[in-house]
Amino acid sequence: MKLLLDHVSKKYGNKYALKDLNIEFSDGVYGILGANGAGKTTLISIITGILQQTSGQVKLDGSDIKDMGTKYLDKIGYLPQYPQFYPNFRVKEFLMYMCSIKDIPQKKAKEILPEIMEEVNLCDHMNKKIKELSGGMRQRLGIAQAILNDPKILILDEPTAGLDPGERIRFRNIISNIAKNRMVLISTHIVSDIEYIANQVVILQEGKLNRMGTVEGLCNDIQGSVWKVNVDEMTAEELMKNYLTSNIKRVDENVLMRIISKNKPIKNARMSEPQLEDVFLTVFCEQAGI
Ligand SMILES: Nc1ncnc2c1ncn2[C@@H]1O[C@H](COP(=O)(O)OP(=O)(O)OP(=O)(O)O)[C@@H](O)[C@H]1O
Repeated sequence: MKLLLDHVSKKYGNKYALKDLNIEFSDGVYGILGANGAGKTTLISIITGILQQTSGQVKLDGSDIKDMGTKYLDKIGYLPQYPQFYPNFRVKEFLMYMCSIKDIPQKKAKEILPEIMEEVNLCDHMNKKIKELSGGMRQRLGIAQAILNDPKILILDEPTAGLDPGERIRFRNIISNIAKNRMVLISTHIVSDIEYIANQVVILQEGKLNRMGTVEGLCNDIQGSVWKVNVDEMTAEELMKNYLTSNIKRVDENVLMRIISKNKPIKNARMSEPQLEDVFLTVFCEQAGI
């Protein structure tokens, strides 16, 4: 299955939210990474058909999704950035209700629910009211409703917002499990959410495609630009003024810094293996002309 963005642009008034995007998605997990306002939600809204692009086409296996109607919608599952639930519904009632909205017959719904509950680790909470669920459980319920129709394309918009570290890890494991034979698009500005599960990372910057590739490939591209230094407080302050610093840790009198720079920032700096977060910061670096 191939989902193609063919010269897709979206304008709000005179301002481009997306500009001439050309991206091809196939099966696997894609992390769509971008700072606030980079265009992630706009892109996802266009892919889900909620929003119409100003120009360009979105094609699934060669057909414009506009012409596919419900045939296209039947293939997608979607968890919006701010999912709305009925707080007084019980988990099971809510999912049965969502099945009926998605035209899944009751008999089939009763068959698939236990399996889906197991996939998202909510078996013990089937009879809880939604208002009694934690934030993480709610997000897992959101994933459950998105996969009821066994979608071939699963789209998750900032799915880990507000989750604690334990829930984030649980979420990542669930996504890895349900990603088999599917295309999964996850938008986020939290690098660690996708670093270990994304087969491909798409970095958006001010509505444009900045970079796309595997985590390994993207990191390789900035090989030689990430430095570790161990300095005193005064030198650290000086370095911070002149270089993009991705991490700082104070140990006793020393300051351990991780610096992104094409040039060696200081004599005793040691080159370090780039991580995805460094790539993401490099994008800002380039934007700011550092
Ligand atoms: N309805 C709208 N009307 C006008 N401008 C909009 C509208 N929706 C989004 N924008 C603008 O389009 C750009 C992209 O917004 P979008 O919400 O897609 O970004 P995002 O990457 O999802 O951001 P965030 O991480 O903050 O959710 C921003 O400059 C935003 O201000």
